[in-house]
Amino acid sequence: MIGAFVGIFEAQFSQCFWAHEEAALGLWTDCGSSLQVALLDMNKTEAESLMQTLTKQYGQERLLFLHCDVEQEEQVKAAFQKTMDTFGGIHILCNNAGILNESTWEKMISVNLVGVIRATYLVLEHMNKLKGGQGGVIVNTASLAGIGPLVSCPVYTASKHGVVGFTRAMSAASALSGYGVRVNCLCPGFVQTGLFSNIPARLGPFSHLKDGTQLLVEKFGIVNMSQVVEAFFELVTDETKDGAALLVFQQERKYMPAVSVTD
Ligand SMILES: NC(=O)C1=CN([C@@H]2O[C@H](COP(=O)(O)OP(=O)(O)OC[C@H]3O[C@@H](n4cnc5c(N)ncnc54)[C@H](O)[C@@H]3O)[C@@H](O)[C@H]2O)C=CC1
Ligand SMILES: CC/C=C\C[C@H](O)/C=C/C=C\C=C\C=C\C(=O)[C@@H](O)C/C=C\CCC(=O)O
Repeated sequence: MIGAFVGIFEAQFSQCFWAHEEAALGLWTDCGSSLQVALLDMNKTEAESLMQTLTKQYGQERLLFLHCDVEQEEQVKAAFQKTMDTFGGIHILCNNAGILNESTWEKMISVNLVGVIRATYLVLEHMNKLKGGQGGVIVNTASLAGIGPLVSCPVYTASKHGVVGFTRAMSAASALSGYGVRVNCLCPGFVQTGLFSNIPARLGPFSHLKDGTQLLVEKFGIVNMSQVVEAFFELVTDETKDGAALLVFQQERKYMPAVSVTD
């Protein structure tokens, strides 16, 4: 899991990650008897305290913490290799690292979109059945802003639309090529995390549109982290889901079909 130390997916561990262990392990024949998780993130400060909590709870042998910046190809490559060497395989990748800052928009594209593409291509070297892998599933964290416009955040919107488009095309490319790797994406609404705090300061040239964003927050409400976690596991364990974009609202979750231009 990339981008795992704070925010939406930190909750996976304290709330319900291992509740889904059996279903996840049942998907592949070469898995051992327990779920093992590598957490990749660039945030060293948060790593230490999370590491202590999780290793106490689940045991050191099931967890690996690796410093990794998705903007750095060599770091991502090394982190996947270390995961392979430690656990013997990679079956699930969650591309969750993301930032929101309209002032540093090139960096936002680099982390939110290029980072997802980079990690996907690198992990396929290990998962791809044509290269000796066991197949697997990739879940990219996009956003509702990957489906509709978040007007105060045009570049964030572009990065997340990019993630949805990449997911759908990559899923089809993988299936047609026989890689044995499913690719899906999660599109949550607003979630109370660090990324969601202090929003006006992150809107850069569009801070004057903050009231519109606030209206959207009121319209959609806040999604609980555990709802995102449940949606993530649906995409992992439901083998019929490939190329899916799963919208997570406060009251429900639903799939958003891709628009076809050939009908
Ligand atoms: N909070 C929200 O309302 C929503 C967030 N999202 C998406 O969910 C994902 C997670 O966001 P949150 O948990 O809210 O944010 P967060 O800021 O709480 O957590 C983001 C995590 O990504 C890591 N990260 C950031 N840049 C990185 C890099 N270059 N390399 C490696 N790790 C990096 C951070 O260290 C942190 O652990 C993001 O992709 C975000 O766009 C999607 C919909 C709603
Ligand atoms: C402020 C950003 C915080 C978190 C980012 C996160 O990824 C959450 C995004 C959630 C919402 C996305 C909204 C999508 C909106 C639409 O689909 C629009 O079509 C809604 C229609 C009108 C919006 C008019 C307006 O923005 O004023």
